[in-house]
Amino acid sequence: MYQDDTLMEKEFDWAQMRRLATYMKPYLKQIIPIIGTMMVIGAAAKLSVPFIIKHAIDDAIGGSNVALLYQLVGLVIGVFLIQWAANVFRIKYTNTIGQKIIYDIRHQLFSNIQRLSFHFFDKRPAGSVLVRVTNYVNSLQDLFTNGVVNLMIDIVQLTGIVAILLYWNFKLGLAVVITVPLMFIVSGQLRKRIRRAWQTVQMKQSRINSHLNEAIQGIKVTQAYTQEKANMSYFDGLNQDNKKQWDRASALNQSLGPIIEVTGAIGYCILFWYGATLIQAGEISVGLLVAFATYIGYFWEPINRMGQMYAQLLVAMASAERIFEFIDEQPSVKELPRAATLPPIQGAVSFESIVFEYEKGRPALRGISLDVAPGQSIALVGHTGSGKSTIINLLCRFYDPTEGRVLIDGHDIRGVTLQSLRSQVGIVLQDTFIFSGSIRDNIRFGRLDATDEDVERAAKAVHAHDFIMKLPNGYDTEVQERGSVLSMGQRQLLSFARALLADPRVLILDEATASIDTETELRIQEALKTLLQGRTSFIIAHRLSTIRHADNIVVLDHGSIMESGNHDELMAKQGIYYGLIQAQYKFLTDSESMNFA
Ligand SMILES: Nc1ncnc2c1ncn2[C@@H]1O[C@H](COP(=O)(O)OP(=O)(O)OP(=O)(O)O)[C@@H](O)[C@H]1O
Repeated sequence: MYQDDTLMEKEFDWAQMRRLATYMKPYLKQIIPIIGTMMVIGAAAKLSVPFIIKHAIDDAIGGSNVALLYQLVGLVIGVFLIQWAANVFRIKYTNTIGQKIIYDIRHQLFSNIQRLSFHFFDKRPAGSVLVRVTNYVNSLQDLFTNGVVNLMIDIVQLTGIVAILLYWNFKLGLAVVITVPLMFIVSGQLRKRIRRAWQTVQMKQSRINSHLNEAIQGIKVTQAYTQEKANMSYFDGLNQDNKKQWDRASALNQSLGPIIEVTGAIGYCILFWYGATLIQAGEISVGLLVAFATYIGYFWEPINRMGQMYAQLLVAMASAERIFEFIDEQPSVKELPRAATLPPIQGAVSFESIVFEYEKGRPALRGISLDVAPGQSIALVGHTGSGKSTIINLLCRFYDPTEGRVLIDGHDIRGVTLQSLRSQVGIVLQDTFIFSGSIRDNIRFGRLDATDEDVERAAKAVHAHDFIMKLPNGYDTEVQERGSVLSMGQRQLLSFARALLADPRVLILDEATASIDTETELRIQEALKTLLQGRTSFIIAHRLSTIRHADNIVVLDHGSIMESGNHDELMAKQGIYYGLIQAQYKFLTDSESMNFA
């Protein structure tokens, strides 16, 4: 169950709205005055029509003045043209401003998400993060493009109408206007239900999106385990749920219409009954009564829209709250305010009594101390969950240790900028991430200012050049996200080239576990030799060949170092390492004898 699933039952929150309004600030001077002017012109034009009608009935028709009537008809056409032009410009500028604001929000949101630490992503499924960047931001789009401006137009228009009605004839105006609060009282309960129903619809849609994201990312596992049917029925459930909610919300929404119409009709009844009395008493003219009726016609549309707008505002507010939560989220790994730049390093690394907990009370590392000289290669071995990746995570400062310090060339890595640290510590992950783009771009990811020659030199050094040249467009071959058209071994070689290009003094390598053919294995071993030369390296080692050549092998168990030394020393000791190696040999010889049987 995702965090986003909690129902957004919130009261109106001014603080949130004020914060949303600040996004309009940069545009206050340039665009908003134009929109404001257009809005006032449009509203004034619209509200002047009943005036003209009154004049036409009382003076032109009543006084049989045909020339005046023609003039007034011309005037009405002119006023409508003005109103149309004002609306066209207003909509144009409103859309521009709306898009700019949405751009700003997305920009801010993504730039903050990018700098958040691993802790944040550990707790949230990618789908739920995605939904915030797409759905929630989109739901603000309507508010900023039409919502706010429509609301202002409606307020201006309503205030204008009420003022005119009361000014023309206070008693008749009051009798008609009184129906508005009446309508709100009658429909209050229903409005609340409508609001909740739309909020539920939004929640169901987020759930579909989150699930879709997960389902597409895990499609290979689904197909491998032939779980398509089960997956489909789960998705169908979500889809059905969404449809049902939508139908319910829409039905509720429609039931509001008749209430408004009935109230409108009551308003007309009052107007014509009381108006006729006033005409008979000679207090008002027929033209005024018709003008009144026209104004009432204008009345209900903005009121209805404002009701819907309130619901839209609440949804926008709930979305904004979630967006702001991510915008305000601080990375758990923070740079000190006056963090120094880590000078070019030699590559000496020390772990000093490191204790680390991902979750409070469950230590993943329990007092690790390790000194590594520049240029040494360290193999980290141990059972699954023993803490190998955790050591690496701390060295890159993806997390900060709960206790103890990590030093590089004597500098506590908490005191230096993340950029200066990470640019000197390279990491090659087991599941190499290939971005969509060309092979060349993917290698260049290691150092963006590298020339094409640099890229090719790196690829040649790690023996990736040959297979790249065999691809349809060589270095310009486009690969899709995650590089699914490349084999495991090819992806590894690409990531070696990428790391070599970055040329870090300290290199971390999470060796791929996948078994690859002997030729690729040999090529990878050759590539590794080139890559590791002269660098301090930490290798989460799975291959015997890699482990054997390491200067120091660190054997971990349950977050503690159990043994360390080179291959010969540890074999002579006949301890845990000896047991691991024996087990691996036994596994390899067993599988070989099975292969050749
Ligand atoms: N993001 C996380 N949140 C909470 N606990 C975690 C997280 N990552 C790892 N752990 C826990 O920390 C411990 C050490 O995990 P770690 O990933 O360092 O093991 P490992 O030796 O690298 O294992 P493997 O060889 O399977 O990759 C494990 O008990 C694991 O359950």
